Amino acid sequence: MFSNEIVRTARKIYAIRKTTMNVLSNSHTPMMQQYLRIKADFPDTLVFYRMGDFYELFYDDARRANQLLDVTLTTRGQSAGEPVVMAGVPVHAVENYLARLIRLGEAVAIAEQVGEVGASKGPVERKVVRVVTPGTVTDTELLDERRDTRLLALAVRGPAAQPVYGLAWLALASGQLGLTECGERELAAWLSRLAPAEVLVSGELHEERQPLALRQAGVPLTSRPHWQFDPALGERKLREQLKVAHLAGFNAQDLHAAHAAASALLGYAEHTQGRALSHVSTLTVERAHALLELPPATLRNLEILQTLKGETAPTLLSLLDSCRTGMGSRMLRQWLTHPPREREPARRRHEAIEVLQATHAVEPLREALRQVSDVQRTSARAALRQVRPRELAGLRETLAVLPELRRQVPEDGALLAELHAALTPDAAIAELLHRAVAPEPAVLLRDGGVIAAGFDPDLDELRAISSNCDAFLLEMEARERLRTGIPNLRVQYNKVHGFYIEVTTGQVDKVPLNYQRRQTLKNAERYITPELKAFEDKALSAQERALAREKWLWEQLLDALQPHLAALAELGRALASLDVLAALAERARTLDWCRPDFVPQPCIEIERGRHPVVEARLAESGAGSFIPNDCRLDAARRMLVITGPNMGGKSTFMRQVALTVLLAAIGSFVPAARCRLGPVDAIHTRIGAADDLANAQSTFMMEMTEAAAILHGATEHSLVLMDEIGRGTSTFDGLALAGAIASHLHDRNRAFALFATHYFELTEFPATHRQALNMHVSAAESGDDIVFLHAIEPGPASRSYGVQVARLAGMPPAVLRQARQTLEQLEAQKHAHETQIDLFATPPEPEPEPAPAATAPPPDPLAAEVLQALRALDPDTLTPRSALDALYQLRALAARTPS
Ligand SMILES: Nc1ncnc2c1ncn2[C@@H]1O[C@H](COP(=O)(O)OP(=O)(O)OP(=O)(O)O)[C@@H](O)[C@H]1O
Repeated sequence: MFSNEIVRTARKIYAIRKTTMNVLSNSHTPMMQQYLRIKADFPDTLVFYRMGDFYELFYDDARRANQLLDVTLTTRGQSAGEPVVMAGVPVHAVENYLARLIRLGEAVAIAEQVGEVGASKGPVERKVVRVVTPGTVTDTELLDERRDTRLLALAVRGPAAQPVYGLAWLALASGQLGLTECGERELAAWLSRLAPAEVLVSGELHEERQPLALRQAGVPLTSRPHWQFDPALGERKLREQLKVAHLAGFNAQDLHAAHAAASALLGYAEHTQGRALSHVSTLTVERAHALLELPPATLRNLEILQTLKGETAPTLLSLLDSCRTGMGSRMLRQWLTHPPREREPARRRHEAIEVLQATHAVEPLREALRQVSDVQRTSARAALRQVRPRELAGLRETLAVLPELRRQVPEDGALLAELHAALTPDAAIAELLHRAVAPEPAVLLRDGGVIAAGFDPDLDELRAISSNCDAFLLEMEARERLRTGIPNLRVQYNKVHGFYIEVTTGQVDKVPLNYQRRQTLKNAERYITPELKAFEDKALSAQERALAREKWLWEQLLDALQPHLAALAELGRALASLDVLAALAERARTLDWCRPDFVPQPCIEIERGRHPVVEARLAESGAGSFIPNDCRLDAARRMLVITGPNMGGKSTFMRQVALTVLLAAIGSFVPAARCRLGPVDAIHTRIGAADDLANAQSTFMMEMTEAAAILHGATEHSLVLMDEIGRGTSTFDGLALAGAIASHLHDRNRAFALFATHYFELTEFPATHRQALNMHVSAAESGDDIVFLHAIEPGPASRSYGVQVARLAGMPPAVLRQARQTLEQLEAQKHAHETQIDLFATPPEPEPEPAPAATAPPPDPLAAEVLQALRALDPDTLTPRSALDALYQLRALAARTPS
């Protein structure tokens, strides 16, 4: 396993050595030497090298930029005897290019000019001041306001057959750090739940041991050296980061695989930011059994965060998200993807929603929240010293509205009382920001006008000199006109030429002797006098000094904020929670939802339940109203076999039950007239047809893989939706599999299951399975027409309506006629040959596995590695790189072979 790692490292060392030799051999120009030195530190990253108003990319980076960004590739001059291939992006548009590269999964190192021009011989000193990668962006322009951007590190421990994955993640822009561990089966769920923008993996996970879930997630992977995934180093880094002597306080002491991931995560985040992460001060440890399991298929099929087509609306999130702040939207997404299994947190939220509604606090609170800025991101960016003047002004405004906002929060109920208490403004910070930051500061610090007047006497004095400028110019102009007798003489200033006296060409003979010519224009001459020059020096240097003073004061201000940032992050969390609760209260009122009850006994009882998104769509389009339906599942009735015509509403019904269970678990009210829920540990879904071409999985294979995962994972507290299982293969195969799967779910898993099917034969299932019940969606027929009533009723459907639905879809009449005729023949044939097959018989016991031969030699690990390396030499797939890899590996193995 290590051999490849060694070969890779050796190759990198070789590349760096080559670059260094090139630099040292002086064959490159001094500037290219400087560039190559920087590039050697960032071999896998695009380097943006600042040259005046452009960031330039050279050689391979330039070619890559040309492909990715469509920027023009050029060559300029020569270095080391070769033309220099380059491409550039203008500085003023850099954010735009960065955003595009980040979306493509690229990382960019930005090398700025840090030295004084002409301060030393050779090129101006340049340094990488920040590295922007998909998972570590913190720039407001590059972030989605309503969504966290997470960096995840993944480490693996244990044997290949039973790996333990350690996950550590960080939302750098808000400072949230988390850890968990899981097995192979849960990894996909974690990846879809966390939706990282970038995943750090060690070399071995990048190649040989890359789990399928990681491949399917399609996230940019960044390979880090194996040694950076060190559990002991990670444990130490975490303790240092959180400033604690032991991780037990966070219940994180035993997560060794996650410590290994945290070691790489924190190292990388610090490396890209070029500083310590002072705003990361708390840790969330997620334990899989504490959360309601939501496999990726469930998130996808229920269209919770995005539609099946990948759009952001209409989804459950888009319907719920009426939050007033980005912080609220981000937290709502977090609640939806991390529903707790324990009922107490949801109960507290239900109570809060009820109080907000009863006290009519919802609207005033939401109005006040409109004035709240993104406190979480502002405090994180202040810690990283990237905060912009207007963000601090926003923070100041937020702190100013806090007392009013606090008044709107009722103190009834545990959660609201807690949030009310958390809204205490930090008076010292509010006062400091009020005094220090200008009422309407400039966008960028470098433009000046950021520090408030009256905050610093030195700054005020410097500013007075520049602002007295206008008065001085007017006064001098009047004086000089009088002295020279030139009535249209003007004393002016421009950025390029500084101060000057302008005299039209016809008047130049009146110009006094002490006027020195500065510039000749078409119709005028421009002059300077010793007096004007002296003023110019004073004014310009005052401006520069004022700017420098502002920069210094800004840094002081950021220093002063540092001790308060943890409290500000806490305040951000409280504001986000309030925003979500107020949004959920508003939604519950507007959409007429009810508070669900939690009970200890197993049950899912929903009266007059609706599908929230379908209902909203119907209301919006005016296409009719939603027909509510009941669902009753309990210990004695665990499975509903649902039949009925296509388009009847089977899928809608099943999904609405699952969405109701999820909404209740996150603490929201639910779209029903009444709802009682027992414990639920997972929502599994097997719905719809999709194939995964990238991973060579056919539709049927996907269907069976997902169904198998459900049968392995579902417990008696799980809710399982099975929609038309078995339809991806021949009728007999499909029917046989559907029957066997239903039996397994009923007898072994004993899960709560909604089983929709078009196999009519399955309506026999409840006759032999006591906890199953037939239900059907109703439809009315009139002649050849069918009307969907969308009501779920007891009993099996009387027949299928495929041909009628095809007619509604506009099928040509000839096809319909032929189909009808064939259908009649098939049905007649079926009745003639009917034999009794027990679809749901108890499966035979498996045949005993043959005992392994006692004489089989124990596997030789070295031989296995040799075989693997030889297999890589397959002439059909061989590339120069894979050949080199395999040869290196064989050589390393040969060195380890005793003979
Ligand atoms: N309870 C309802 N009230 C009103 N309209 C409904 C209801 N249920 C479903 N519909 C409408 O019927 C359409 C089809 O519903 P759905 O996809 O659930 O049918 P289905 O029985 O699962 O069909 P198929 O068997 O073809 O998958 C929905 O898109 C929705 O517009």
